[in-house]
Amino acid sequence: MKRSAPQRIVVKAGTQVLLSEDGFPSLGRIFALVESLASLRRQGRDVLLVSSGAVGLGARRLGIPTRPGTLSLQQACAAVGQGELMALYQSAFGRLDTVCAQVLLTQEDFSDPERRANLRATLERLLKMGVIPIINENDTVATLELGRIKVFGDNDKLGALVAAGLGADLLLILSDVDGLHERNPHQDPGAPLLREVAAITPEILARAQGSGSRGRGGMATKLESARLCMESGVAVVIARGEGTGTLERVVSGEAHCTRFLAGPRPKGDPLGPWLKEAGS
Ligand SMILES: Nc1ncnc2c1ncn2[C@@H]1O[C@H](COP(=O)(O)OP(=O)(O)O)[C@@H](O)[C@H]1O
Ligand SMILES: N[C@@H](CCC(=O)OP(=O)(O)O)C(=O)O
Repeated sequence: MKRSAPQRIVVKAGTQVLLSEDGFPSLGRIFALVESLASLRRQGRDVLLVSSGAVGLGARRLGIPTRPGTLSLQQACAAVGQGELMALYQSAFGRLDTVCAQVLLTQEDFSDPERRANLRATLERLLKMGVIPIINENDTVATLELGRIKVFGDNDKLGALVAAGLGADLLLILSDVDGLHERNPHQDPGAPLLREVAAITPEILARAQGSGSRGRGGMATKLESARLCMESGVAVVIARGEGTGTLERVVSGEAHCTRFLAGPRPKGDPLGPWLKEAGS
């Protein structure tokens, strides 16, 4: 089936994509991602990036070898790493004459109607001016986000909320796997890739088996986010964030990835069912 190319795209890049095994930023992957985002923007598409990596980058900068355990240490790492992350993006986008903007969000920015309306207006204004918003959780001040929370607690969910709230055509989740496999490919390298998912059933959910060494949400939160998006009429793709041209291949429908089909757009508030589910 021929799909129409998405016009408004939210791309979520996980820690596993942005950082190398040794905890240093993966400049090759970050710069390739930036080039693709800038190119999609030049084609006239609305592009937003939800970027993880702040805690991991900060931990490396502070000489903490593994993922920090305590909340205050994670928050301190995020404070250090977020600046480093934005410096990288700004320097890369700047070389391509593309303007990017930092947007740090908390749960209340979605659950409070006034703040949500304000956030939406600001993002729309940035997109209208051709700016690429770079979104992350405001980890340093928002204690709930670093534990497990109601509305969002990881960037997969944050990406889904942004995509649904802005009526995006596509949420593209970049990770260190080609998509959803029948079993975790790090444990079973021969596990086949599922190319298309029409509904998030209990059988599909059961395929999520853990996360990578530095990622937080793992496959389970990606599937949960996919479900919420599909119910809001937003298509989702999970694809490998390594290598060049992935975004372009996803947009043209040629990527080796998993596609989650969008359901019909609901009437009324697209985030209504989520906020209700979360008890907000
Ligand atoms: N069925 C599955 N198919 C693919 N990956 C899976 C599956 N089950 C669990 N995973 C794990 O999900 C990880 C990706 O999630 P995560 O570690 O949170 O990465 P990111 O930092 O990109 O968000 C993979 O590295 C893999 O270990
Ligand atoms: N906000 C955190 C990332 C949280 C998160 O969801 O991480 P990941 O599972 O790697 O996408 C950070 O910037 O380190």
